[in-house]
Amino acid sequence: MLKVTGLEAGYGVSQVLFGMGFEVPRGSVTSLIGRNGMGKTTTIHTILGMVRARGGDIQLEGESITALQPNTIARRGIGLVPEGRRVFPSLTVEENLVATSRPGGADGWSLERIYDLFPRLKERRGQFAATLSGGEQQMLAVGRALLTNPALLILDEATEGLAPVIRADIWATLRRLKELGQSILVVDKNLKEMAPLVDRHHIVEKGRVVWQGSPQELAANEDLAHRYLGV
Ligand SMILES: Nc1ncnc2c1ncn2[C@@H]1O[C@H](COP(=O)(O)OP(=O)(O)OP(=O)(O)O)[C@@H](O)[C@H]1O
Repeated sequence: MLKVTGLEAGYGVSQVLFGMGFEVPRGSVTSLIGRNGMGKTTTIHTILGMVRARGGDIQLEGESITALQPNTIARRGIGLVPEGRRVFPSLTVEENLVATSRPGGADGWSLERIYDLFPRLKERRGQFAATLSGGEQQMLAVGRALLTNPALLILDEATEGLAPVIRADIWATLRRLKELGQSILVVDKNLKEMAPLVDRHHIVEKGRVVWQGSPQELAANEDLAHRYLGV
């Protein structure tokens, strides 16, 4: 589905990614984990074309997307749930959902299916997004990304700053999406909550992957978590 190889990128003179590489197999949930500032968000922004790759390659479904513009990459089928729930505050819930929507196939996401997944959004469909709680805004951000009918859904710190019960809701939603066959790349810090969902973790350190393995392998290796994750 997604294959990132030897990615180099940065900002001005400061290089952040040094040979970043990993794969997201179709229908799987893949994670990037690691301490702050190691390059996870930069990786996502480079995949989306918002940061230019200076070297390496990004392939989506076997085709290179490395040199494409962000809007073209989004149309090719990558949906992002960004850090900090950036919904449009002065649009209603429904306006937020349809603003960037793209039709899917016969079994694609429609407004009605999003409302089935998140009944709370249906109840609040006419309400301005600014008046939603943090958790509801996050659900809106997930719904909006799904309505672009992405082949790959990327979540960057989607549960950050949310109450535990809301976080549990988000993880439950992601489990449902996985059951439906959605390919997912997730950046998050909650290893315990990720364990039942993630197929393969990737530890990012100084702009590259230094370890990859299953949640069970990670849990069995305390030294690894201590060294690279500071837990
Ligand atoms: N727009 C930018 N301009 C300059 N430097 C940046 C920019 N964005 C990020 N950086 C720097 O790039 C490095 C990697 O940041 P990045 O956000 O990719 O890390 P991260 O692993 O996602 O961590 P976090 O969880 O803190 O977001 C950091 O040193 C950061 O200061």
